[in-house]
Order: sequence, then C-alpha cells, then structure tokens
Amino acid sequence: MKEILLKTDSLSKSFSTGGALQHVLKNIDLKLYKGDFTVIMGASGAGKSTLLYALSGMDTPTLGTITFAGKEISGYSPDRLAVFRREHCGFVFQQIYLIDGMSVMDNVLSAGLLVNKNKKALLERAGKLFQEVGISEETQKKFPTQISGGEAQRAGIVRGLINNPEILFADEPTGALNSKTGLDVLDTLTRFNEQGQSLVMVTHDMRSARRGNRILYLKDGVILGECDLGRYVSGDPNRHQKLSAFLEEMGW
Ligand SMILES: Nc1ncnc2c1ncn2[C@@H]1O[C@H](COP(=O)(O)OP(=O)(O)OP(=O)(O)O)[C@@H](O)[C@H]1O
Repeated sequence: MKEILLKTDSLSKSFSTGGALQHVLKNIDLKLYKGDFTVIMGASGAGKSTLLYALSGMDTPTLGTITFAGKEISGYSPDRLAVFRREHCGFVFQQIYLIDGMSVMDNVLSAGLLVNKNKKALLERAGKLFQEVGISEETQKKFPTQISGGEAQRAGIVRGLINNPEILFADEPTGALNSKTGLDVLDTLTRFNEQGQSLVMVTHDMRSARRGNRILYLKDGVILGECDLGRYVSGDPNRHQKLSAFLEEMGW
C-alpha cells in the first residue's frame, strides 16, 4: 500500500478582486503518495498554480484542511508555515530566481543553511547533487549570469533538493527553456524520482506530463479526473497514447 504524504479535505481557495469573490479551488479532496511523480494539468486559469501553492504551504487555503508530513498545516501562522516549507518542501519554478551576487554553490548553501547549520554535511550533499545533475565544480563557482538557462535550472533543482524535502514542487520547470535543455531538466527530475524523490509538477506540456506516473486534471477549480500512467519508460508509444486519450476525454 502506498504511503500518503499529503491529504486535503474540502480544500477551497477564493480571491477577492475588485469587490467580487472568485472561487478558484472548490472543495478539493486529494491524497498525494510517497514516491509518486504527480502531474497537475488543466487549461490556463484552471487553478493549477493556486493548488500547487496551497499544497506546498506557499499560500493558505480559504477553507478546508491540508495534512502534510503528519501535520495539519492549514492553520499555521505565516512564520510557522515558512519554517515548515523550508524543512519539508523543495521548489523549482519556471523563473529560477538564483541570487545574482552569489556563486551557484553559495546559492545552494544559503538555502541549506536555513535548515542545517552543519556546513560540512551541506557541502557534501550539495557536491553529490551537483554531480548527479551534471554541474561541474568549475560551474559551481560561477555566478548565475555566467551560466546557461539549462545549467541554472539544474542548479535550481539542486537548491530545491538540498534540504531533502518530502516533496519537490515544480511549476512549469521547463517553461523558459529550449527543447534540448528542457529535456535535460526532465531527465534530471525523472532520475531523482526513480531514486525515490516524490514530485508534484504543474505543466501545460505533454512531453513534461508524460514523465509523471499520476496525472490529475483540474478544471474550474475541481479535479475532473486522473490517469494512472505507470512509471516512465522512455520511448513507450502507449504512454503517449494513453495520456492523449485521457486529455481528450477531459476536454483539453
Ligand atoms: N493572488 C491572486 N489574486 C487574485 N486572483 C488570483 C490570484 N492568484 C490567482 N488568481 C486567479 O485564480 C485563477 C487561477 O489562477 P492560476 O494561476 O492558479 O491558474 P493556472 O491554472 O495555473 O493558469 P496558467 O496555466 O495560465 O498558469 C485565475 O483566474 C487567476 O487570475
């Protein structure tokens, strides 16, 4: 039986804009499981990023509860939530947000030092992660403006994983990359998932979505359906067909 990592009960999120209330997430009951590569798809405006932000404690729900790593985080204060996020969640965004005045390695260490003061252990873990994503020691010493977009996103993944998060949350991680570098980033994420890292990724892109084993389809703030794709196997045409058929059924 799969271990539940995160559970929501009647999760709802509304925004008030110009006096009108917009209900973006509507009573979502969802379970996320350890070791899964969960993908959230849906049309623009369906609420995908809002859901990702709520699940990861980057935003708070309007109503409902979120239980993550055995703790009900939905009632946490912003400060407590910030500490929880650092310790339990990793993030990879379309825009990478590496800090310009710091080397690539220092960007990763500064994220690590917020949780773990043991610099030697952090250096060791960072070194191992950089090796796994194919970033050399020379590149680790460079500044963000001196590296390519693909290298920056792979460094972003190292930063996201430095604190050994229960879940790595990714919001369109290949959205700003060209086809080849995007593929490298997807291969990197897939490899970490194969090693047991749980992932939740929002994407519009079928090539990215194919990497997941569980695809959730969000429409107008509700999960309309889900598809079990099984573990990723490179070049499997059935996988693409299964995903296409599911998305067609969902009205994508
Ligand atoms: N902070 C906010 N304040 C007001 N409205 C918001 C806020 N964040 C999101 N929304 C609204 O919620 C809706 C869903 O936005 P969200 O970014 O979650 O959609 P999405 O499915 O991720 O879309 P896309 O694929 O275009 O990124 C949109 O109508 C958006 O305008």
